[in-house]
Amino acid sequence: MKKVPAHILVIDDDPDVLHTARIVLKPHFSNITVESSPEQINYLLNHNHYDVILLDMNYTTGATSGKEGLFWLKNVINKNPGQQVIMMTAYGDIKLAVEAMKIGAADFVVKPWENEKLQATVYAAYNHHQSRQEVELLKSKNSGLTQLLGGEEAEIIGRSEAMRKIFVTIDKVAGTEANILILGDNGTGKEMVARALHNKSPRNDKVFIKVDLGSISENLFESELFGHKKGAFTDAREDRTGRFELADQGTLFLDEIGNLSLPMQAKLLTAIQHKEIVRVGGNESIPVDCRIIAATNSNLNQLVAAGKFREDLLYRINTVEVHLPRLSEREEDIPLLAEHFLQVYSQKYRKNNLTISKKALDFLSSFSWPGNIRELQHAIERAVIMADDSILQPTDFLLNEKVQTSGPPDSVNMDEVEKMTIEKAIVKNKGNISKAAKELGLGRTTIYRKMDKYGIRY
Ligand SMILES: Nc1ncnc2c1ncn2[C@@H]1O[C@H](COP(=O)(O)OP(=O)(O)OP(=O)(O)O)[C@@H](O)[C@H]1O
Repeated sequence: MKKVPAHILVIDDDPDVLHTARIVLKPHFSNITVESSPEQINYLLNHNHYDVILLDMNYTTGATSGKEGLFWLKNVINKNPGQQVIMMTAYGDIKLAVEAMKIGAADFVVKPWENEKLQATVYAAYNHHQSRQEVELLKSKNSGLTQLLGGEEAEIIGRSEAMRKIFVTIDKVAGTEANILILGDNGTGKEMVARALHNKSPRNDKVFIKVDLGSISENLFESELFGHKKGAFTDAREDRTGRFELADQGTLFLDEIGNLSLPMQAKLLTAIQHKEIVRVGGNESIPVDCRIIAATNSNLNQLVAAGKFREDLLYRINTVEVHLPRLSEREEDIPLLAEHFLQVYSQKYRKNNLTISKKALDFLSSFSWPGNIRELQHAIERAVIMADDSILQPTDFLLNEKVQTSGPPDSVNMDEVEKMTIEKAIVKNKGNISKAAKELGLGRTTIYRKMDKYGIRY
């Protein structure tokens, strides 16, 4: 019979017990160490790993209280929590056994033991130890994967009234199981908020799975979300787990939910309603427990009114709604975000000591940022890469196509920059002031006021 690759330590003051234990265990376990003095325990534990320890209850001649055994047991468990220890006593005292188990002993054998019973007890303790180690390994792999999938937690920057309200909402709802709908234009930070909700929820040690519903084709939708069985369709060469199953116990982030066709909406609704899915080509229902966070830049109420979005699905996903304002509506966050991205990119591109001039910050704050924070982020990244000087000026941010066509003048002031930006937008929109205003994120009155100020005539 093949020996189990385990190291067993037997501690007893009786040499006969040690001798017999060695003979009984040797045929089954690869490595047996015997020791007559419990005082050696710490030394032995410091220098070796033992899968199982057999520990006698009494050491002083005539002692029967088991106190010494319990003392050494505590010592072992304190030193190596999770260590498998089997207590041995000649007296079969149940009370002592219970006490030892409470302290953390794995099991108990009564001397004189039956050989098979001793082997079986050691074997069971060894197996238990192995499975615990496997569980720990899987746990650590899982948490590593979770971190990888969740990405590093980035700080949401903002001090505007609008952002403060959003921080309060995140804190209020993150810990609940409520489904959340995040609304906002492109680049306003919807995914960031979704991740923050997950990271602050009790599910934060489980996965955050994102599905970009805007980019999934109709025929791959079901397989992507619910998985498939091997052979379910031509390309299904093996079983595949869908996003719902992957997100089980965690959070499923359904991005661009406004882009789903009605048939896909129906399938999604069924899965959310019943909290179970059926893999394509399968016939068994698989329960899934995931918290749903959805996001869109569409106006879902309008889509519902137009018959393009199911009202019942909207009610399933919008228990709480979070509205992210455009960047132009939270102007006071712009300098903060600009400084934040400057830090990030100066580090990334190893350009230390870069600063943004007051004029440039004012310019950035007055810009409309149709692409919102993502656009600002890219503008700063670009400026950092291109910077020749250590102080970034408004001209460093003029690499934008709207104003780049004729190239920026060598030296400009803020008003010139704004004038040029408006002119370019009007030219680009073939003189349509409303369209130019919209592109710049300005109201019609504001654009006319600015045109008047700069003497722009059309
Ligand atoms: N408040 C913020 N603080 C710091 N960075 C932010 C903030 N909001 C957004 N960002 C950054 O801006 C970029 C766009 O954010 P995000 O992807 O969350 O936006 P989104 O609304 O989901 O965009 P889309 O609708 O295009 O998918 C990301 O790089 C994100 O890290």
